[in-house]
Amino acid sequence: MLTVRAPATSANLGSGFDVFGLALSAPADVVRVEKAAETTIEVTGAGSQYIPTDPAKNTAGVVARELDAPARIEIDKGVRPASGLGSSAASAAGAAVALNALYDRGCSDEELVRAAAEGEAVVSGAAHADNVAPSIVGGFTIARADGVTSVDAELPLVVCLPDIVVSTRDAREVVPGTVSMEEMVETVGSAATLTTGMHRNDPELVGRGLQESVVTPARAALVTGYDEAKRAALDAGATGVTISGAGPGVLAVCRRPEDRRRVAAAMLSGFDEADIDARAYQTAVGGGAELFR
Ligand SMILES: Nc1ncnc2c1ncn2[C@@H]1O[C@H](COP(=O)(O)OP(=O)(O)O)[C@@H](O)[C@H]1O
Ligand SMILES: N[C@@H](CCOP(=O)(O)O)C(=O)O
Repeated sequence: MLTVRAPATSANLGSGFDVFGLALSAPADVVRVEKAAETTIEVTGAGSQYIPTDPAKNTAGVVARELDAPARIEIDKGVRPASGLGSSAASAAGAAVALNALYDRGCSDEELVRAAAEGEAVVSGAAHADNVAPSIVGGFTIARADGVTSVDAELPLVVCLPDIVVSTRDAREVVPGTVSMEEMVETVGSAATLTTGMHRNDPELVGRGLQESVVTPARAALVTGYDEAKRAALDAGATGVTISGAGPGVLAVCRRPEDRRRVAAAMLSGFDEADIDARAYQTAVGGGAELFR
C-alpha cells in the first residue's frame, strides 16, 4: 500500500476568507491506498464514527472519482471532523497525493488542489480550496480561482479545539452576504499586513493581519468560550487570535516557540471559564502532504 501523511490546516486567518490557509505541523491524517476495481473506504481514528464510508460522501472517495483512480482507501484520522482544522480537507489532500502516485497520473499540485476541492464541495457546499491547498503544498497558501501561491513561513502557533461541533456547512450560512466599504478597507489592510508578515516570518505583523470584522464576529457567536479564550491568549502573549477555518477551533499566533505552552494553558482556561472542555495543540507552520512508498 502507498501511504501519505496529510496535515491539518487552518484556513481564512481572519482577513483571508476562502483564500488564506496554513499547513500545521500537527495533527495530520494518514491515508493508505491500493488499486482496486471499485473504491471502498475504511476510516479509523478521531471521530471516525461520524465520517461516511460511502465514497460519494467521503472527501477521499470524491477525489478517487475526480482522478478516475478507484482504490481501497484506509484513512486514519488524526484530525476530528467539524473541527475548523481542515479535517475533511486532510483526507481529500492525502487521497489526491496518494492516488496521483498510485496511478502515476503526473498531475500538478494545482490539478490535485482542484480535485481535492471537489471533495470539500460535497461536505461544505463550496469547493473552497483554502484547506486543501496548504495540506497539499505546505506553508502559507493563497488559493484563488487562477491558482495557488505559497510561502514557507516559520511561525509558532497554538490551535485550541473546544469540545463542541460546528460544521463548515452551517458556519457558511452565517457569513454576511455583503460588506461595507469601511469593512473592505480594513480587510484589505489586514490581508496585506498578514501576507507581508508571512514573508518576513514576523509574528507581530501576522497577528495584526488576523483582524477583520465581517466573518469572524458572525461565527464567534457559534463558538461558546471564543471571547474568553481569545482574551486569555492575548493576555498570555499571543500576537493575534482568530477562529480557525469555520470553527470551533481557535488559532493563536505566538512570538517564540517557548511561548506556546503558556498560551495553550491560557486558552484552555478561557474555555474552562465558559464551561467548555478543550484540547490544545502546540504547533507551527508545517510542510505539505508527505508520500511514503
Ligand atoms: N474523510 C473525511 N474526513 C473528515 N470528515 C469527512 C470526511 N469525509 C466526509 N466528511 C464529512 O465532512 C464533515 C466535516 O467537514 P467540515 O465540516 O468541513 O469540518 P472540518 O473543519 O473539520 O473539515 C463531516 O460531516 C464529515 O462527516
Ligand atoms: N473558508 C472555509 C474554511 C473552512 O475550514 P474548515 O477547517 O472549518 O473546514 C470557511 O470558512 O467556510
